[in-house]
Amino acid sequence: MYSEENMKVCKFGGSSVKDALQIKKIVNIIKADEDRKVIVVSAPGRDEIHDEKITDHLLNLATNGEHFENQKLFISIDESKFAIIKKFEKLCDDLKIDKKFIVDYLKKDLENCKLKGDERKAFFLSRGEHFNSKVITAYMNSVGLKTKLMLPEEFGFILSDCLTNGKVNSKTHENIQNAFTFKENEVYLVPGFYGVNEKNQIAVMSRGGSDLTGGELAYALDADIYENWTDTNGVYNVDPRVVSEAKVIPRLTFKELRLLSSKGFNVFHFNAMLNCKKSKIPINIRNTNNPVHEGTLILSERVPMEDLVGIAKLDNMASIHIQKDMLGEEIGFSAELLKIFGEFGINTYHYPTDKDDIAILVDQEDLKGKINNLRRQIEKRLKTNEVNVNYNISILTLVGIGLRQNSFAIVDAITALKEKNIPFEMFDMSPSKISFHIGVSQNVSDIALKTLKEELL
Ligand SMILES: Nc1ncnc2c1ncn2[C@@H]1O[C@H](COP(=O)(O)OP(=O)(O)O)[C@@H](O)[C@H]1O
Ligand SMILES: N[C@@H](CC(=O)OP(=O)(O)O)C(=O)O
Repeated sequence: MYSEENMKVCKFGGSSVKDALQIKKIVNIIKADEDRKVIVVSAPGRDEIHDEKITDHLLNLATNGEHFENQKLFISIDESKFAIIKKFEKLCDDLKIDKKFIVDYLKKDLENCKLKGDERKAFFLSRGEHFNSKVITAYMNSVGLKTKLMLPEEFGFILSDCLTNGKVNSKTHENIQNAFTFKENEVYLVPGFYGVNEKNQIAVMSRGGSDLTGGELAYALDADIYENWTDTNGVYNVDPRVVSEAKVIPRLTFKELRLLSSKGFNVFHFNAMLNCKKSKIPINIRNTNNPVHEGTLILSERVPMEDLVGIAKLDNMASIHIQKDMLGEEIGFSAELLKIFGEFGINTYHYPTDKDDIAILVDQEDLKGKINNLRRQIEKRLKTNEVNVNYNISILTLVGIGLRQNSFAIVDAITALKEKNIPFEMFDMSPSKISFHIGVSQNVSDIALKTLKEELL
């Protein structure tokens, strides 16, 4: 018998809800365990016909084609609109649910929207989750699974700061507790990724934000576990798209997953574990296409059997190298430098420093259209001798709580690269001592990753 004590929050990502076949699989998963009471769904992901996610087509529409143009993908706004409408029509047809009610509203939202700027962007971005949740709720009820749709704008999933990169407001937790009462024996279905601000305008979180919705629900409702269903058997020790011999990691700590996902393991949003970590709610990453696999379990602690558990790779990084005699002796130099990056809205990753030099690692996408002004500001305000930018760097991040006891894996990593004659651009150990970073040129990053995996994992 279901008891609220054992309640599970399940998030199904875009790959798990991309078409009717996948939606039927998730319904079987939900039916297989009556504790799966709160279900979060994403917008349809990439499928066999479309290489782009529905969310990207929506963003393309909202930005008048700029989104794909920037990626040198020539998909017009008409093509995006056609792809979105066709996707939802086909979902309804294949699942045998009333299409009129969903597709008419979708068309109305896309065609009659009078919003401008970020308001328009956030509204369009949210439509994939909004309409997919309606489709899935209708289908679940049609197959006898009593399901209640819980829309963020109705129960109050409040986001603050910015309409296109909202942060969860603490009022959200109280609103969730008030709305999700579990009085009726029904499953709650929630669209991920979006919410509303205090003025009731639609806002979205950062990309991949449905993971965040699941994390917030699990935390507010004190779930027994947060199951995150995707299209791989769990978290692999290296990106399985780069290294085919990658293996699933059975157990990880919250901290290990956070370090790995912020440095390239994009299987789980790096902020989605924060509240679960606080309340010690385990997260289980599992495969919708292979539900018998136990997946990866994320916990507060684990017994470290090995020094390293995973190696992440982050491409398209740039290093901004700044030289000035005695900068290391100038009080406030680094603070002012980081402030300048902040003013340009550029996130900074690592900053190896020395007496007369400092390098700042950034995502090179963030420098687009800004680098000349940024350089001018640094030179003017900090009176630097030289500012040089080195593009196309990859950061390899090696993570494992066992490194605290045995940091010699670092030596093995460097030796392995030396034996393959792979030079490195940067090296840095994190203060927590459970990760270190090696920067290499992007053209050797795949081979560097394979080498490190073979020698160390
Ligand atoms: N270390 C890793 N382990 C598992 N998957 C990874 C890893 N690194 C990158 N990925 C990629 O993450 C994908 C799952 O994330 P995503 O596409 O966002 O899923 P979803 O559609 O479920 O939200 C996998 O298909 C895989 O290609
Ligand atoms: N659909 C949103 C939110 C999300 O979490 O998607 P996914 O589960 O496919 O990563 C995005 O593409 O960013």
